[in-house]
Amino acid sequence: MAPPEKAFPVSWDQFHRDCRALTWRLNEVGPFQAIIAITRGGLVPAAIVARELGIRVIDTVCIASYDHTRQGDLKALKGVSADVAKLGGGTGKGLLIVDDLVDTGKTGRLVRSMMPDAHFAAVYAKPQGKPLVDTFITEVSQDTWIHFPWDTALSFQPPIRDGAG
Ligand SMILES: O=P(O)(O)OC[C@H]1O[C@H](OP(=O)(O)OP(=O)(O)O)[C@H](O)[C@@H]1O
Ligand code: HPA
Ligand SMILES: [Mg+2]
Repeated sequence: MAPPEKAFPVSWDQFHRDCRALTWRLNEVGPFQAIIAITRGGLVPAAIVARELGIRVIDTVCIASYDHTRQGDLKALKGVSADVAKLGGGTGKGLLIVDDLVDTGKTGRLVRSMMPDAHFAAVYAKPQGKPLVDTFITEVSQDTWIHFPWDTALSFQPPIRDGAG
């Protein structure tokens, strides 16, 4: 697959605002018994959403697929704990799954298959992944790469006219 052409850099401030906007929507849908963060990217929005919704039971589903921008095979490294699975009645009902973004939707599809009745929220969504999420805040085009603040640092950028993404 061709590498994404456009860059969508997100600052910490913007990310925090987008997570709060996501929480305003989720607050209309809940209540939720627990949050499940899809690691690692989902840990950051999960902490913010949990704080805003007052949720203290937080678990992880650990999945890896990308080596920087290259997508490899999905690896499910860890599922939810028995306690949290029980809270969701085995199907995820009343549980909130949080990730930073959905791109092709592969990760989302796998997690949804584990907890079909859970509510799945992502901060950002690309068109291919959008049908997988119940709630998201901002859509970007499929050929855009989102640069998260925990993956980036301030650096010089060449002018757009000279070919900057
Ligand atoms: O919709 P998809 O095409 O499956 O892509 C979305 C997933 O890819 C990224 O995670 P990644 O596997 O890079 O791991 P990380 O969260 O540890 O960075 C991102 O955090 C999502 O979980
Ligand atoms: O656009 C993206 N940005 C960061 N990580 C990702 N993992 C899949 N797509 C993306
Ligand atoms: Mg991830």
